[in-house]
Amino acid sequence: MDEQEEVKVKNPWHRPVLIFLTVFIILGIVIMVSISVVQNKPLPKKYKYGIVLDAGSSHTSVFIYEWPAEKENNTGMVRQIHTCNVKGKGISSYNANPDGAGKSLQECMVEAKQKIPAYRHSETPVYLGATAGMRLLKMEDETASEKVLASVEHSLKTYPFSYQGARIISGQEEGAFGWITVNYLNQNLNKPTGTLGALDLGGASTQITFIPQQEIESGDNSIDFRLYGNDYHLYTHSFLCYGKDQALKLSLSKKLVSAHAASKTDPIEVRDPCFHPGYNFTRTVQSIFDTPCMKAVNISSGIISHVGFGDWSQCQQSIRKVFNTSRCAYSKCSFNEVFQPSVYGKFGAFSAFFFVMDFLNLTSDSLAITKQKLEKYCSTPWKKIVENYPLVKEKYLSEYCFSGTYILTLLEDGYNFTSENWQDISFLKKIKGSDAGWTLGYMLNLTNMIPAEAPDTRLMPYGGYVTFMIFFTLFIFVLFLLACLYFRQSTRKAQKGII
Ligand SMILES: O=c1[nH]cnc2c1ncn2[C@@H]1O[C@H](COP(=O)(O)OP(=O)(O)O)[C@@H](O)[C@H]1O
Ligand SMILES: [Ca+2]
Repeated sequence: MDEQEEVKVKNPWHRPVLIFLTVFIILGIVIMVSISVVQNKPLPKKYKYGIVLDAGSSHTSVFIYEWPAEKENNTGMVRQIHTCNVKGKGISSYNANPDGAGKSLQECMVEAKQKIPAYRHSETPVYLGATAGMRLLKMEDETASEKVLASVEHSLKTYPFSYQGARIISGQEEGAFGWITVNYLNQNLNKPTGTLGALDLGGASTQITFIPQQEIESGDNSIDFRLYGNDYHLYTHSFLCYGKDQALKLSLSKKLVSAHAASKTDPIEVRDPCFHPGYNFTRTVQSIFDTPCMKAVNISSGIISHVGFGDWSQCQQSIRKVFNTSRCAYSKCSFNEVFQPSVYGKFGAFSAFFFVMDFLNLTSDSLAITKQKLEKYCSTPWKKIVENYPLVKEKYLSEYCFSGTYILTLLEDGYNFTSENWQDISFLKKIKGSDAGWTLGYMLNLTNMIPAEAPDTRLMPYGGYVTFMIFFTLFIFVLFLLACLYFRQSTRKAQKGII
C-alpha cells in the first residue's frame, strides 16, 4: 500500500459514502430550515382601508373598513372600524340646494382622515352609493338628482383618498350586496353550510334576498354569483315606495282620501288606528303627497289634523290596503304582481327591521306573542308613551306603532312568512362588530376582494406541513445514525490496519 492510499483508509472522511451522507444531511437541514422560515414567516401587521358612504333616503352614513393587507382575499377578514352619521337628512332632500349635499359630508370625511393613517390615504378607495331616496328624486326630477350627485362627487374629490365614484345603485344591487355582507360576516361563503337570507327595510324601499328551493320564474329577480369556488343562484327583489316612511305616506294618503270623501271640515280630520290614542298632529297635505310613489289627489284643504286612536287590528287592516295581492302571473307572488318563491332557510332582518323591532322589544318572541305585545303598545295613550321614553325623538316615537305593524304585515302578508317560520328571522344590527347592510358587500365586490375561486393561503396545508416536517426529521435522524455507524466502523478498521 503506498503512502497516499494508507492516508485514505486511515481518514474515514475520505470515504465516498460518508461524504455523500454528510452532504445529504446538510442539504436536508437547509431544506427544513428554509421551509420553516417560509411557513412561519411572521406576518407583518399592515392594514388597508376602504370608505363607503351609504346615501340613504333618510340620512347618510360613512363606513370605514379595515383589513390585513396580506389577507384581503380571505373570507371574514374585513371589519368595520368606524361609522359616522352625517348630520341632517339624506342627500335627496338637497334637491333645491344641491351644493348643500356635498357640504353635508364634510364633518364625517374629516373624521375619516383622522381615523385612517395618513400613509394609506392615497390608496384608500371611497365609494358613495345612493339608494331609494335618490331613485325617487331621479324619477321626479332627473336634473336635480344629477346636480346632487355632482355636488357629492365634487366634495369627495377634495379629500386625499382615492375617489371611485358616486352613483345610484339599483334595487337588485342593494339586495344582493346586503346578502353578500351578512354571509361574508357570518363566514358562510367558503363552507358547505347554509346561507342566510337578507331582509332590509329602509325609509323608501325594502329588499328581500335569499336562495330559494324552487326555480326563479322572472329574470329580473335572479342574480348569479361565483364566490370562493361556490355557485350561488339568488332570488332578490326591491320594492320601491315600500320603505317604512313611504309606506306611511301611502297608508296615510288612503286614509286622507276616505276622510276627505266623508267630511268637508277644514282642516280635514284623519282618524288613524296606527297612532296612539291622544296623538294629534297637524300636517300639510303636501307633506303626504310630495313623492312620486303616489298620484296627486285633489284635496280641498291644505292641512289635515292627524288624530290617533291606537287600534292594532284596524291598523293592520289599513296597512293591508297598500299591498295589492289580487293578481299574480306566476306560480307564486309576494304582492304587486311580483314573483316570489316560498321563503326558505334562516333570514337576517336589519336596518329599520331591527331599529323598530328592537325598540318595541319584539326581536325574540313567537308571531302570536309579537302581535299581542304590539296590540298593547299601540293602545297605550300617547301621553304615557312620551312620559315613558323622554329621550326618544318624538317623530320616531310617534311612528313605532305604525312601523311595527307595517313590519308584521309586510313579513306575513307580503313575503308570506308564517307562525311556523317566524323564528327563522333574526332581527340584527351588527354581525361581529360590522353593520349588516349593502355597503360592505358593495366594497368587497368593487375591490375584487371576494375571488370566484377559493384562494391558496399557505405553501402547503397545515396538516401536510406537520406530517412533512415529522417524516423529514425522522429521515435525517436515520441518515445521521447511519453516518455515525459507518464512521465508527471505518475508524475501527483503520485502527486495526495500523495495529
Ligand atoms: O333609531 C331609529 N329608530 C327608528 N327608525 C330608524 C332609526 N334609525 C334609522 N331609522 C330609520 O331607518 C330607515 C333607514 O332608511 P334609509 O335612510 O337607509 O333609506 P333607504 O334605504 O330606503 O334609502 C329610515 O326609515 C329611518 O327613519
Ligand atoms: Ca338603507
